Amino acid sequence: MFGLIYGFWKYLFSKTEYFILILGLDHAGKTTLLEEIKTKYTKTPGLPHQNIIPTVGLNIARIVYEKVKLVFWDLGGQSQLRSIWDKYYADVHAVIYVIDSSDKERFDESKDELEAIIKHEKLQDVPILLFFNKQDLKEAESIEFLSSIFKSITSLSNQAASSSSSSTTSPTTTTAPIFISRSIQLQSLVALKGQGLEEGMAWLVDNLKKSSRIILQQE
Ligand SMILES: Nc1nc2c(ncn2[C@@H]2O[C@H](COP(=O)(O)OP(=O)(O)OP(=O)(O)O)[C@@H](O)[C@H]2O)c(=O)[nH]1
Ligand SMILES: [Mg+2]
Repeated sequence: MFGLIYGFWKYLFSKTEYFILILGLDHAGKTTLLEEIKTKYTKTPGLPHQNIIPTVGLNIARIVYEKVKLVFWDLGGQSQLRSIWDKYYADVHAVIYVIDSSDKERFDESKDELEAIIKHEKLQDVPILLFFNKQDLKEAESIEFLSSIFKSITSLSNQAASSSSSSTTSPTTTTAPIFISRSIQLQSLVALKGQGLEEGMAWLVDNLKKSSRIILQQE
């Protein structure tokens, strides 16, 4: 009980810190993105790209962006590691989902994972930033094409938003979908060079400030 009250007091009176989970299939470029974030927004450069290996545990980056404290958590995307993703869902304010724009054979797999994220009850109010990465590759699909491919998933939020509006009046009896209206942004990215990163960050922070999600940290 004391922990809860202390957590709430800390939330109210300390400078807010936002937690952002970076997800996506293996080889999408999540860790490359994380290291680029460190290079671009901290005084300590991230790892050289050639030294980055597939993630098994958790990589963390802390930055201050326009006076807002951000903590990024980068998890492994290999299929056997995805079962731990949801352990973090209750503790994050936003999700960055990274897609390899050149990996055509796995667009469906990536869409399935994104759909599970969008529908997850613990993530129903968090902004989601979709980074279509590796736009420097000649095999990469265009943003227009990728937007149409992923539209069936990203439009889920809007569909659910209309049916969930009735649930606000009788929340205990609703059979409406568990996912509700949220902000989703589609952004092209070249994580290797940081191209598109600034645009994504600006959108993310703007939406984090608008977000009403409160996460109480017990100590
Ligand atoms: N051409 C190109 N390659 C990239 C880009 N971003 C990442 N890569 C490459 O993609 C490969 C995978 O990158 P990682 O950052 O390790 O991918 P990951 O999503 O963290 O993978 P897991 O940790 O296994 O989940 C590496 O060879 C990167 O150099 C990019 O913008 N362009
Ligand atoms: Mg990784």
